[in-house]
Amino acid sequence: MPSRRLCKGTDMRQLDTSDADFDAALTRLTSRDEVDGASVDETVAAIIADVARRGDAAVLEYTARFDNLQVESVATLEVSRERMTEALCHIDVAQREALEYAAQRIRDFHERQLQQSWQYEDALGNVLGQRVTALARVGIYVPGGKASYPSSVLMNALPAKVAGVAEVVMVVPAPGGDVSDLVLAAAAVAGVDRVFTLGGAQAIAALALGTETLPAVDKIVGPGNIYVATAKRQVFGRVGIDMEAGPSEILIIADGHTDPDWVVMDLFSQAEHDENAQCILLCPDHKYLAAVRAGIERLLPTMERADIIGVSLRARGAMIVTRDLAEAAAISNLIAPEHLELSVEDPEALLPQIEHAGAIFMGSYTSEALGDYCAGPNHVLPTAGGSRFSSPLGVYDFQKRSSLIRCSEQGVQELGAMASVLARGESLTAHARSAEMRLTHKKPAK
Ligand SMILES: NC(=O)c1ccc[n+]([C@@H]2O[C@H](COP(=O)([O-])OP(=O)(O)OC[C@H]3O[C@@H](n4cnc5c(N)ncnc54)[C@H](O)[C@@H]3O)[C@@H](O)[C@H]2O)c1
Ligand SMILES: N[C@H](CO)Cc1c[nH]c[nH+]1
Ligand SMILES: [Zn+2]
Repeated sequence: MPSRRLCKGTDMRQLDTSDADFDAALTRLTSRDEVDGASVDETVAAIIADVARRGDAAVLEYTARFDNLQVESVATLEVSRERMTEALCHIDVAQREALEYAAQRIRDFHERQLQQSWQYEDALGNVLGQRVTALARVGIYVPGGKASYPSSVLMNALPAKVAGVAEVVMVVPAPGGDVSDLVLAAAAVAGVDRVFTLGGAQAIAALALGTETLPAVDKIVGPGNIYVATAKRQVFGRVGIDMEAGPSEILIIADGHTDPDWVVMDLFSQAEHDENAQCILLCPDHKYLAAVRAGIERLLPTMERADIIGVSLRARGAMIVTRDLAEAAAISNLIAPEHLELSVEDPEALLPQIEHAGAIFMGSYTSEALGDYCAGPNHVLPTAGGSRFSSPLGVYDFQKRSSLIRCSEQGVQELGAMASVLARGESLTAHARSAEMRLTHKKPAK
């Protein structure tokens, strides 16, 4: 467990790709053994098994233990529609306008992702196609342990609504019973159907399995800490999940032309989420890295969450001296970060060398924080190297596809004959005869 001593700029490790042991050092840096060791797996498995066995009673017990919230029934943790609408009146006008502004931009972006059903007729007169439908009921997880995330309400719920999901059930922890008006107001803006103030693995288990009070959902999406991410992984199969969206990560490739303080604050912006967040800066220019280090030293004491930032930078952060920008891109591809900032003068020139990243922020004006709130693309992104095979949360996560096949009487003659040959090759006689029975010139049954 990393100590909580305040980080000094000098504490953040520095690696150099020309060091003999660089590969081993990079492996150690990106290893997640300390973050999600066997003990987290076991803790989460026990919580899920307990919720399966005791339903609401187990949910109440874990909510009291982890969120310091003692109530008599899970029903009392449900937030009414009226309370959500009231929250809209309690927040500042500026906050309401910003929520609506962000919601509109997120909607505009995600509407472009909507997939439509399609079909075509082949030369034989058979109709083939794909029918796209929305998921019926989804659970969205909105984190709430160390910070509250109205922005995550919008990022989770709006794509679901754009897809046409009938029922969106949101869970959000309310430590000590506090749930922010901004979070509830965001739920109202996004049209969330039901909200329960529940968090952690117990909330994921309740959504996946259903309890006396919570309805079981078809898919669970959304970010969360290591307990939440592990729980989602463990319930996958019983329900769908989006991806692993765990502790935040930022990797910045800098060419040395961005104001170093801007880069410092971009690193801090993800470190302040979680002691387990990972922030890495790659740059070919030693002097620039020294300026960033001095900026960390100077600016860290001014930060409200200096404690969390310090632990994260010291335990999991790094500055890496590379030979050039091409080598920086290659290392970034090995790490496959959640957020990648190309803080360089010509980001378009570097882009073709980037293979994996949840979201790419192009040029020094584009701070990652803009993407967190209101640029439009989703901020729920794959972490822990998942951008090698996963994508940002999107409308496509809330849609599913069914294939359509309609054979005509004429069209079945060719398909049936071919299917018969293939089925007999597999020695699956019922398949073969099912196809042959529909042929005009039937083969003799065998
Ligand atoms: N990848 C993304 O898209 C994305 C987006 C936003 C936030 N995040 C990440 O989400 C996370 C939010 O974390 P958070 O902690 O603030 O909120 P959270 O809601 O994810 O976690 C709080 C819950 O964790 C559980 N918990 C805490 N300690 C526990 C323990 N010892 N044993 C069992 N359960 C325990 C509790 O049930 C609590 O309700 C951060 O890591 C942040 O970086 C990621
Ligand atoms: N950076 C987070 C995703 O890793 C999302 C977020 C929400 N609010 C602020 N940031
Ligand atoms: Zn963030």
